Amino acid sequence: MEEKNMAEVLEKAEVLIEALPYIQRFNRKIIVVKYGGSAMIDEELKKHVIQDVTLLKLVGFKPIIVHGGGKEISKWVEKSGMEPVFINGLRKTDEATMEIAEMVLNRVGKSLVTLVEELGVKAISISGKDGGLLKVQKKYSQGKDIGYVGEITEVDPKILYDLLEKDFLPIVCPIGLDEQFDTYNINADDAACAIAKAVQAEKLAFLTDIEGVYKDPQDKNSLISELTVNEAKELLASGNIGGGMLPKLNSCIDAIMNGVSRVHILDGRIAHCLLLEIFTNKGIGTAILGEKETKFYHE
Ligand SMILES: Nc1ncnc2c1ncn2[C@@H]1O[C@H](COP(=O)(O)OP(=O)(O)O)[C@@H](O)[C@H]1O
Ligand SMILES: CC(=O)N[C@@H](CCC(=O)OP(=O)(O)O)C(=O)O
Repeated sequence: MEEKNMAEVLEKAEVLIEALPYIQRFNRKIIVVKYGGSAMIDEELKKHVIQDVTLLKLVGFKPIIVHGGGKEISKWVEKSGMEPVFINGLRKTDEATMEIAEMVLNRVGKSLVTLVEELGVKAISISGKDGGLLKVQKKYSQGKDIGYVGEITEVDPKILYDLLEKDFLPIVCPIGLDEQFDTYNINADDAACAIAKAVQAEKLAFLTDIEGVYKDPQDKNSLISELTVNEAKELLASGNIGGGMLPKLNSCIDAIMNGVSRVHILDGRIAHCLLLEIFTNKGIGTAILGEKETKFYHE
């Protein structure tokens, strides 16, 4: 073998060896991946994300995908001649919008199933209605009625355990039922967080459309690679966290404080960001750690 080819082969072997302790650590463990934002719009990136999650499944992890599709819902709301309205990051959801959201989210779920099946792994897409997975109550935004937006009150993870036991890759969309069995739209970050807590996931990874959390959103050099829960709370109080990052960071704190071991915000625009985060010593994006967790666990 040529010297250059040999070096390339050795480099590949080293990558696999580097992955070994992570494969051991996460073997048979549940990893919840929240997939949304612009990494969902780009078809190439979508394939990379699905390849990553499928690989996790094939090496013995138990991934669960919780997906959004906010941009796709807005597209179809506009096509129907309506204007998408968001209040504090949540979509104002009247009856017609709820109907569109449910159709779009179910369609997104099936498109993800198709991509996973193409890679030879069995996947099933469900909504929070299935098996009584997500029970909700009507959510108000600072006292305002925002329609059929649900706040999760109860998670029954039995359906997820059953699917995992039969070796399916569960793909969940953020829709739930209230006590009157009316259909509600749920923020996908909230759904991922609630599910990760209910199954006591080893890891919850949010794939989004930014590098991670910035100390100062105007300064791209201020990316924070690790944050303890207390530091995250201080950051939220500093007023430097806005937009969709507000509920996301709150979800991260909630997950860590309720038994999820590791929470990560990752840049879904980077191809294979999940594999890079899980299988390499480098670590990318922002990790939110429990107070007891040693800092710099990547080193
Ligand atoms: N301090 C901050 N660090 C990072 N992102 C921030 C910050 N403050 C506000 N943001 C915004 O939060 C957005 C991520 O949330 P969101 O758009 O809801 O993601 P997704 O659609 O993936 O759920 C970023 O694109 C960014 O504009
Ligand atoms: C109540 C609420 O806002 N629901 C969201 C559900 C989808 C979502 O959260 O999608 P992303 O993760 O891609 O943003 C919505 O209708 O847009």
